[in-house]
Amino acid sequence: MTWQQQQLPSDHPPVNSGRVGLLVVNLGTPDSPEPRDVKRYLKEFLSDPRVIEIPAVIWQVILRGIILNTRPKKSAKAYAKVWTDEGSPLLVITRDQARGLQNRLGDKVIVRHAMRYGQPSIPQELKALQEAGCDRILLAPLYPQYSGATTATVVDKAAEYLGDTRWQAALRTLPAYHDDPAYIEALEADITCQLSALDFKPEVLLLSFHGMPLRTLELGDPYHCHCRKTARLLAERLVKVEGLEDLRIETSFQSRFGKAKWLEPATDHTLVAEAEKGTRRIAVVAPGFSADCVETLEELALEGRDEFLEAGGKDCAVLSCLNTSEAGMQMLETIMRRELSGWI
Ligand SMILES: C=CC1=C(C)c2cc3[nH]c(cc4nc(cc5[nH]c(cc1n2)c(C)c5CCC(=O)O)C(CCC(=O)O)=C4C)c(C)c3C=C
Ligand SMILES: [Fe+2]
Ligand SMILES: [Fe+2]
Repeated sequence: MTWQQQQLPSDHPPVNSGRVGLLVVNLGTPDSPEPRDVKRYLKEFLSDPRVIEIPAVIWQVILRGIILNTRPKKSAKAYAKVWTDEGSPLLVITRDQARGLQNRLGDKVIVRHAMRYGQPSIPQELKALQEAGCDRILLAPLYPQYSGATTATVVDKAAEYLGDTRWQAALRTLPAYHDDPAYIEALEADITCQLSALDFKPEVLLLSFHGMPLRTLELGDPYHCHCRKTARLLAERLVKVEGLEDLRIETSFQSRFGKAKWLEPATDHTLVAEAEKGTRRIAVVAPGFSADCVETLEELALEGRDEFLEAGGKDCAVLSCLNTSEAGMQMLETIMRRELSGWI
């Protein structure tokens, strides 16, 4: 047989097809709100050394011996309260963001979505893009603020897939967009619109970001600085909006996990402290989450709201994340087009 007669193997990517792929990625979620699925998800997530920075020989004993015997039941209850007919809110919204981007970007790009932990996985979706003929792929972790525990783990997982791939696609990664004018403008527009639809006028707007262990800041992770910059840029714009001049804007960090010291102030403590010092009407928004999820829909909108009201507050509204809102999708289209420039 001459070399011209050699057949390509059936799993060989299409040759020179020159298509461009976009993979949008978010954190991940269990397959169902059942404790066994939540346990499997938490085991994968919390075994990532980027997420829990304790030597594995020590952490795995704590994780398997304590955390995975207690947390899944508690978390499953929280997931059950927010689960939808279509599945986990985080997965459904991320899927819809990918579909929206596909419509906006047209057939020059193939858009898919993946979850860093759970399904659909990053390797499976990168493979699907290559099989569809993409030899250039933009990997887009949908985290406006960079952190080692989120953005970097997405790139790690993609690199794992590339390590197993003979003919790699060229890969670009979406940088953090915490101070991107398109992101700040989208937040301003969406928050202003949601505030104007409320049946009360909040005295305080609380910007609640996901927390991180304080030690990550000391080790040089830019996450805290990114959150603070987003908060400053957003607040500077919101106070210039007609009708919002008197709004007091505060920042806090939610979803504390484990015994170590986390970034402060904590959202739950802040909600109680605000009510106790006389704030009666508050609105809360989570600008660091690109999609609503258990942390916003349960921890903020159910638990956090109750805590504020029980401490003496009168009205509390938890606003939606950008999700698939017009402002949010316009922003995603703008930043993706910019990162795809030269490719499409
Ligand atoms: C937005 C950025 C996020 C950062 C930063 C982050 C850090 C971080 N998270 C945990 C532990 C948990 N997070 C959980 C859920 C969760 N976290 C994020 C985002 C960030 N996490 C999202 C979008 C979600 C929601 C997932 C969903 O299915 O809806 C959970 C699971 C829920 C629970 O049991 O409370 C845990 C646990 C750590 C330890 C950490 C930084 C080190
Ligand atoms: Fe988290
Ligand atoms: Fe939580």
